[in-house]
Amino acid sequence: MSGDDEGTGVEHDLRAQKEIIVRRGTIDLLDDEILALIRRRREVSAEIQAIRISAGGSRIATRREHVVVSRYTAVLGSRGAELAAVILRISRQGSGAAR
Ligand SMILES: O=C(O)C(=O)C[C@]1(C(=O)O)C=C[C@@H](O)C=C1
Repeated sequence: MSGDDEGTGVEHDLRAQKEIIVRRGTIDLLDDEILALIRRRREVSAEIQAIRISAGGSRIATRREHVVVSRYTAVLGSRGAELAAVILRISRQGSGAAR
């Protein structure tokens, strides 16, 4: 490229591809963090469930689940509710499942 030439379509395409690749690297790092957080959450959740079960309670705490879903919904709307439902399902599986 020279002067104020903005480049050919191919050059734009290459630049766009490079920018996408860099950002995909960032997304991969973010997904690594999200997955590590979900695993950690599942472990802590399993601890709570074990404590409750040994104290004679049940695995599920429905009112608490509503609080969790509400928090996700407040930030992300109805998709947040769906995400919370999936995360709760994963958390109920216990830390031994789906490693
Ligand atoms: O907070 C609790 O009491 C939990 O057991 C944790 C948790 C959760 O993963 O958020 C899991 C199961 C319950 O039904 C409610 C919430």
